[in-house]
This record gives sequence, C-alpha cells and structure tokens, in this order.
Amino acid sequence: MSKPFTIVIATKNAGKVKEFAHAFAKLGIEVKSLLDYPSIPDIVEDGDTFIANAKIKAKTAGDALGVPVLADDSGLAVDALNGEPGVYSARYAGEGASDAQNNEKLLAQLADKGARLDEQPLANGTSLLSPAQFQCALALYFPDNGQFMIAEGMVEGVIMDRPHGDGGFGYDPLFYVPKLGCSMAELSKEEKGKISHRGEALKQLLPAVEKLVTDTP
Ligand SMILES: O=P(O)(O)OP(=O)(O)OP(=O)(O)OC[C@H]1O[C@@H](n2cnc3c(O)ncnc32)[C@H](O)[C@@H]1O
Ligand SMILES: [Mg+2]
Repeated sequence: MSKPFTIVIATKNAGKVKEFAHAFAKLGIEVKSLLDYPSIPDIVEDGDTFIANAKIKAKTAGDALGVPVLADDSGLAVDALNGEPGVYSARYAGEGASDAQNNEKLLAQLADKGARLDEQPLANGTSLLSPAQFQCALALYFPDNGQFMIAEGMVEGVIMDRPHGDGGFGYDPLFYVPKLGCSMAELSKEEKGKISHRGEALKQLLPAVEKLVTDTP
C-alpha cells in the first residue's frame, strides 16, 4: 500500500489541526502542522487582513519546508464591537492569551457596551448579546512558483452571555448558531465542518489539494 499523502498546515493551533485532520482523513490525506516542525520560528502575523496573514503563514512555512503548505487565518467579528476582535482574535486579551481569557474579555467588552438583543432569552435563561461572524481565509502556497490559491468562508451567529458546550476551541462556546439552535461548541467536528467558516473555505480548496495528491509522485 502506498504511503498516505501528507499536507502541512501552517498553524500551531491544536483545535484547527483537529478540524483539518478530520476533514482530510475522509480523503485519505494526513495532516502535519507547525507543532511537528518546532525548528520553524514563530511567525509574525502583522497583516491587516485574514488573507494577508494566511499568506504570511503559508509562505513562511512553505519556503522553509520546500513543499506546498496550507494556512488558516481566522477570527470573530462582533457587530456591537464594530467588528472587533477581527484579526486580533487570538490575542484579544493580550499576547499569548488563553481561549478562556479571550472569551472573558469578549463578555467584559460587551457588558461595557451594554450590548443585548431585544429578543427573548434562550430557553435555558441565556441572553443573546450581539450578532457576530466567524471569518476564515485559507491560503495554499506553492514554493516552486511562489503562487497562492486563496479561499474565504464566513458563518453568521450571535454571541451569548455565557458559554455552552465543550467541543471546538476559541470562541465556539459563546457563539450561538441560530439555524441549528445550539452553540458551535455543542457540534461534533463533522457538524461544525459542514457549516463553519473554515469548512466553507476548505470546500473551495479541496479540488486543488486533490490535484496536489495526484500530481505528487
Ligand atoms: O495562527 P495559528 O498558528 O494558525 O493559530 P491562532 O490560534 O493564532 O489562529 P489565528 O491567528 O488565525 O487566530 C484566530 C483566533 O480566532 C478564533 N477562532 C478562529 N476560528 C475559530 C473557530 O472555528 N472557533 C472558535 N474560535 C475561532 C480563535 O480564538 C483563534 O485563536
Ligand atoms: Mg495566529
């Protein structure tokens, strides 16, 4: 049996790695991440947009490893906070902040603004605070010709005043998905992948990744 194709994802986020591994496993593709290549130094994400940061991560890792690399830059845009935290989502509560610290800061900022939707609270007493979107940019970089393929995805939700669920990562426990009637953290990887910003972007790049598999000797 031939060795499975491995794609490198330029991320150190274990939650993203699990989601990509789940999606690619169905195609018989294995996933490696920057957690497997500790010799690649931390990448400075100083772009103004998700696309710019995804390109920086994919190019840095792709040039270092000499193989095509996929990178994900993503985040949460909250209407009541004028689109914040946006590209600062990972470091909202400061450089190296944990998911719990970022979630706490998000709730504190929304409380400061007195953000609350007029609608009835959810059945479990939870209140809805502000519409929000998860956004994702993916960049697939080819070091042999310096070209990128880019895809974007987005999912609409509403920030709740308390966390629900223990799946996913990041802001998932605070992100209510109206069309499913639960939080993003209450979904399985399969369910999240079908509706998420990352799932939507990945769907667009899958044909290119499959071509990579068939073109690689
Ligand atoms: O840069 P890498 O190494 O990929 O990992 P990161 O966690 O720093 O990733 P980003 O720079 O793209 O920052 C995205 C942040 O946005 C949040 N985020 C992105 N996608 C999410 C998702 O599917 N669910 C919950 N939160 C998400 C989460 O807090 C991430 O840390
Ligand atoms: Mg990052």
